[in-house]
Amino acid sequence: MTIHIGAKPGEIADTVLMPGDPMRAKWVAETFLEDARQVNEVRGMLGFTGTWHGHRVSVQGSGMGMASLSIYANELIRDYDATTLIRIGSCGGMQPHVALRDVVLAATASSISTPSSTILREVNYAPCADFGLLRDAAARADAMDVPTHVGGIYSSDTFYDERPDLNAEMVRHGILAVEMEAAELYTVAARHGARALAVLTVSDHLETGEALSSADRERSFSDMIEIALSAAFGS
Ligand SMILES: O=P(O)(O)O[C@H]1O[C@H](CO)[C@@H](O)[C@H]1O
Ligand SMILES: O=c1cc[nH]c(=O)[nH]1
Repeated sequence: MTIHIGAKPGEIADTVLMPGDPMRAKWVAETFLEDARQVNEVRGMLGFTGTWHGHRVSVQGSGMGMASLSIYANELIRDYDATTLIRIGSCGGMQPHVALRDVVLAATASSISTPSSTILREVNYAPCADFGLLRDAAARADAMDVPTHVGGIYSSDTFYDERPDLNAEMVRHGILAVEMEAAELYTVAARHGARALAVLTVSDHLETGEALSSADRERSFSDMIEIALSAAFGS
């Protein structure tokens, strides 16, 4: 047990999917896993462990924002020996060719700062995905014929930001989408020798103002989860 995760030693798998929303963790466990069992409920940040096609896998909510995700990523890797962490999240599209429901595989995640900036100090560290996971996710998305984009995303500290100039610069520099966790996930994973990837679904678009209905979200999230699980186990 850790301060934020109540699972006993051995109750969390080497591979952990990390949605921001703990209720998405429950839905993933109920929908995709066999023999899923709840292993965490501390602070309502639900976590489950089960199997997918015979592979042991956990799903642990991360909460919203890098400060929250950092706590769970650190404890999963350092205290539970997790070796593969895959974020499964929603994101806001930033480019005209990135449409609602599309999947975004974050090769890199830019940010103004992450909780790790206190360690990295003056260095503009470039958080990046594990190449093997990224390659396998892209191949699986291709095989499933899911419209998918691979490239840079922006991990924001705020959902309601008041910096239209910053969004404009992200768009101008080719950033595909915005979310709030991946940069810290990649940084913590790199620090501890773990593999990480963010597989995201475009739930709304910053330029057009479009947003998915909740029914559409569920259907689109299914593709993202299938891609994440396949990449995790190289299948
Ligand atoms: O859908 P999730 O995984 O929560 O991800 C996105 O949604 C939340 C904001 O609504 C932030 O956590 C952002 O990163
Ligand atoms: O952080 C996020 C997540 C989804 N959509 C956004 O616009 N921002």
